[in-house]
Amino acid sequence: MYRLQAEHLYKVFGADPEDGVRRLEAGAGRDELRESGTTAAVIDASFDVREGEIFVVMGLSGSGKSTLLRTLNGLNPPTAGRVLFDGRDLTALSPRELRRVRSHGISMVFQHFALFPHRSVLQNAAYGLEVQGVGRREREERATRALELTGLSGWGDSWPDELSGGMQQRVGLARALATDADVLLMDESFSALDPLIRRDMQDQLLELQRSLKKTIVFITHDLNEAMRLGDRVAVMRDGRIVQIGTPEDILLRPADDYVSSFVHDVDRSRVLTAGTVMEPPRRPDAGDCRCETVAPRTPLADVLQVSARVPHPVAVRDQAGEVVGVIAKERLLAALGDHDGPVTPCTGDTAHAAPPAAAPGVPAQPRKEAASA
Ligand SMILES: Nc1ncnc2c1ncn2[C@@H]1O[C@H](COP(=O)(O)OP(=O)(O)OP(=O)(O)O)[C@@H](O)[C@H]1O
Repeated sequence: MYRLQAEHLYKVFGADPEDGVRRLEAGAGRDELRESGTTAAVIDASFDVREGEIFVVMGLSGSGKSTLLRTLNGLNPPTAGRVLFDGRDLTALSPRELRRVRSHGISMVFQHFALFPHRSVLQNAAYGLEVQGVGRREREERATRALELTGLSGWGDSWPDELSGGMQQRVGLARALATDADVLLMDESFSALDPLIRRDMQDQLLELQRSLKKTIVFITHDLNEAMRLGDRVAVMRDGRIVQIGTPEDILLRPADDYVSSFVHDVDRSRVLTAGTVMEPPRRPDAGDCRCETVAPRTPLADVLQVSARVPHPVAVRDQAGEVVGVIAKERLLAALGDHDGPVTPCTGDTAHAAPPAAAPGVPAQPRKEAASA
């Protein structure tokens, strides 16, 4: 089921936005419009956001991400096209109905925390409920629960400036969670945080997502963040969406050179999973030994660790415990090194090298018999 649907959205700024859309439809480019003082922020964007998914919009600065996000809750009405929220056309709602959608249905979490400095953390977390007209007692209870969910139990009476940047961002998230809106729009929400805290927030968001099953549209300019968080990722360039796909799709099948140039810097071992690179088990007893196995969704970085510890291809088990595939070491290396052709034959010395010695500081292991997988 789709929570949000964008249909041929355009957002053009300038003296005559409708004329800008007509020119774009007739084939004019963004630069051409700019020459006449018109900015085409979003051009013909169409996509669906499914219930319970994290849909990431990724693109460089100026590519139109924030403008696109703001059309999704009616903050920025599109110049052309439609946005459907649970099948209802947002562009056809009255301002009052739209305000209701924004306060009850779709919550927004900004990059710069947007906290009120003279309100306590609890009052900040309860702000969305105050706007909804929820009574004090109920809003404090709900805000307290939301603060617990974001790891801020006990901080309710503090002031925002007593909190670190990461904690302030959690208050922003708690505010969105407290409203019970089950669609969250997050605009570069973690970009102002330093890398370790940012990673921590990403983990927390993934965990919250697993338990609360919110539908999230997340904006970022960082492809690694997009790949880490997104069930699907839309890549934007100059106002247009140039590709929508799972992180693995984007990494393995980039739509064009532009997307390719982005994925170059992505850590493949964290995006590719066992399920993508495994081969059918060749032996019926694959996985019968007691060696460690992995799941289809295990990232290759973790498969690599297991592969280093087991003396045979790593077995991949599904949720029912069935072995659904195996990954040999060579295959793992080929996937991580972005190589899917045959290995060039070689007759040099290293082709017949003796088995490697134990790494310094690691006692040599007695060689185990190759087991089943
Ligand atoms: N209110 C506005 N009036 C005129 N131009 C605007 C307005 N809002 C955005 N733009 C322009 O639209 C384009 C897209 O901006 P937008 O902020 O959506 O990009 P972005 O990808 O979110 O960038 P960033 O990551 O830097 O925020 C830019 O050229 C911007 O200058």
